[in-house]
Amino acid sequence: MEDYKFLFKVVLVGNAGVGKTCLVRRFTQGIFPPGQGATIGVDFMIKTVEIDNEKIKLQIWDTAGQERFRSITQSYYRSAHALILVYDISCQPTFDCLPDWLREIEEYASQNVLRILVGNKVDREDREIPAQVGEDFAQRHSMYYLETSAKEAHNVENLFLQIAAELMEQMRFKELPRYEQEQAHSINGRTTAIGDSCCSRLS
Ligand SMILES: Nc1nc2c(ncn2[C@@H]2O[C@H](COP(=O)(O)OP(=O)(O)OP(=O)(O)O)[C@@H](O)[C@H]2O)c(=O)[nH]1
Repeated sequence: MEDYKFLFKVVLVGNAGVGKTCLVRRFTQGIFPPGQGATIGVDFMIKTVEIDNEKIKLQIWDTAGQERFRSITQSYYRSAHALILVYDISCQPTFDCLPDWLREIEEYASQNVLRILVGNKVDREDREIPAQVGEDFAQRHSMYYLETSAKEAHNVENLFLQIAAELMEQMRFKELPRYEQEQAHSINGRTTAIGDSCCSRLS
């Protein structure tokens, strides 16, 4: 029997071609896949990670960015514990679409879903969106922010491990008796920040 303490569902969304599949493959298989087609509908992969000696199973859903799959992919938002919204730092239109993605998330995801904005392809020389612009956007919309490169394995492991750690902390917090929760609120600012949809940078 598989033993793990928590199972979390993480869903990746964002325009076609921003690198969602490559991020998932990099994390779950340690590879940067050579030329592969666009995702059709949704795909999913599993990886178990260990944090503070606890096994956490991540079920990672990779959705198709293409518009024609939108009704299928939307149905996966609801059960997500975390949503990773990806854009390509070298492609302005993928950044300009973020408000549309946020509207989708508002409409279909659970209200307290953990939301992370990811600017992918930082290895590219032809950056169009400065890191500060991405970070400001994330801050305005109460999201975490991280820049990655699936190609060069930059920050990819970090992204998923931080999500797992954050979700685990949320679960632990929920398990505490009420009076301890109140104490935690006053002692640990970070705990408060999660529930109150404050913004912060994953580092
Ligand atoms: N330079 C660079 N290219 C990347 C990176 N990540 C992905 N790519 C390239 O971007 C293209 C699209 O990658 P995918 O992972 O298929 O993109 P996707 O977001 O899953 O696309 P859909 O499945 O259509 O939604 C491929 O040619 C990848 O090789 C990266 O970090 N750096």
